[in-house]
Amino acid sequence: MGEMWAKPGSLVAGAMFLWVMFQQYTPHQFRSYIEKYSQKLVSFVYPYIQITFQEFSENRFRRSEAYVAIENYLSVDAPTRAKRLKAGVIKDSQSLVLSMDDREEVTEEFKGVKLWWASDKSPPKMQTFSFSPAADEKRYYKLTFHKNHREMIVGSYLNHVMKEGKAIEVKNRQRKLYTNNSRDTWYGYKKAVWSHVAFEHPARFETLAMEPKKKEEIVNDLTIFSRRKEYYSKIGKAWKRGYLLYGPPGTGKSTMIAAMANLLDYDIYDLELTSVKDNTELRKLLIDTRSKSIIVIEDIDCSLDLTGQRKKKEKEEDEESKDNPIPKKGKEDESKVTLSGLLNVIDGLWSTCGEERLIVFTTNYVEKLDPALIRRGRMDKHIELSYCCFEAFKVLAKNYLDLDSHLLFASIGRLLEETNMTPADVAEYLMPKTITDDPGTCLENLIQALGTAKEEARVKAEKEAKEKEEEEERVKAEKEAKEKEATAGEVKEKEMSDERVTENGLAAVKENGVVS
Ligand SMILES: Nc1ncnc2c1ncn2[C@@H]1O[C@H](COP(=O)(O)OP(=O)(O)OP(=O)(O)O)[C@@H](O)[C@H]1O
Ligand SMILES: [Mg+2]
Repeated sequence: MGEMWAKPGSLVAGAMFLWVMFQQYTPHQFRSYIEKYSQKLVSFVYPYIQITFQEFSENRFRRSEAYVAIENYLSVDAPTRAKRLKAGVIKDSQSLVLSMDDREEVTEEFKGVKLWWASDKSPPKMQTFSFSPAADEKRYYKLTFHKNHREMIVGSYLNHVMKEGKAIEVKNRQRKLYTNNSRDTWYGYKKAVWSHVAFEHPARFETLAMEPKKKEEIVNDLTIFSRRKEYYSKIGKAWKRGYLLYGPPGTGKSTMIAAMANLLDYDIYDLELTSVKDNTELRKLLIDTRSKSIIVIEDIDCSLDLTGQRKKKEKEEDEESKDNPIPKKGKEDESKVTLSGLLNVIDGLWSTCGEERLIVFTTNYVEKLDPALIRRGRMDKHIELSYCCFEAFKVLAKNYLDLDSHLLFASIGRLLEETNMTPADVAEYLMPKTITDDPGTCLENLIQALGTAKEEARVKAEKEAKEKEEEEERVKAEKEAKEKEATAGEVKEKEMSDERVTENGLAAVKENGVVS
């Protein structure tokens, strides 16, 4: 047995020795010449072709679509053919999906042609000891097939893999809610620009409380948008649409975004703009979003200095820092995303790297926003979400109490017209608080709350009117006092000037010795 192994062992050792000598002592030009021809010889003798699909493309930001499609495609048959499998969770966090583990191989037959898929990873460039995989480790799939079938594989087979892979992805898709990571996690082993959780919000347009006509219009707008791929390409416009949702807190802006995602089956990217350092980061984040998604920036007026005061502030601070060379704490962490950077992201070239996308901004103060940000074409549709009207109340009554009508509806309708109560507050009163609460009790609670709100609003309005009156009186009194002061000043001035004239006259008389 020992002898049996001794021979190949010494052969390998000999070959290794020769290879090292060849590399050490052969001149560079000669060596590359030999390598080139030896490769040609190998490809002549070895009749197989290999194609590699890397997980990350050159810029390392985006997972290659081809890699993802192949991963999905292979996940169908891999469980029955590969020996080592990786498990992941999909759809509603309930079902398991198994895919090929690293360094596994499966065989496949397509139209009678045999081919091999292998998953592998390239070793790190730097050999360091670490418990976590190295940052520069690259995963890839390798496809091997006979060179006689090159055209068929490169053409129809790979198209088939991409198409099937994408279809499986859509079928298995667990919708996600993404949020942007801080820059520290953008590189390294667990590099990720966004992190996500499963998106499972129950909001639907049917349960959203607002005027039915307005709601229908929005639903139609969204549905038409999602079916207009060809139309957008025909008119030469990127397939995206901007929505501005504005209104007081608790009127359903965030709820509507969830309903939009559920209606269209989209992912949500909740972009926290204050943690984005600059415009470059913003672009990178955008590149890494996928199609069929909603990019949301909540409270846009708070996320960004939109009034153009940023420059002024920076100027002031620069001048301040000249006097005081110690940098202010936290200044480095400040977001430097500018209005123009954001506008570029919305409608510039960057927004076209991806399709079927909604961009949604929300704000409580629409009047604070820069008109450039919300002009049509950027924010195509402006939707106001307002205080609860009677129509909206009826939706909430149906949702919360399963009521279509009730004797108390009429008085609630009247009170809602006279008060400003948000749907969030109305919903809170409609929710039964104890097991014994029946719909009637809940409606009475709401009427009471509306009554209180109406009284409070009356008292507030009276107080404000009184304050306004007092302020006006104060201003009037101040004005009068000023005018009085001015008149008194004028009189005094006149007296003084008269005195001067008299004195001058007397002096002249004295000098000339004339007495009249
Ligand atoms: N129009 C609505 N229809 C149904 N429910 C609503 C509506 N508006 C508010 N609600 C209820 O009130 C809660 C708060 O609403 P939501 O978070 O959507 O308000 P918002 O407008 O986003 O407020 P903010 O401006 O403070 O972010 C929701 O959980 C929802 O249950
Ligand atoms: Mg909100």
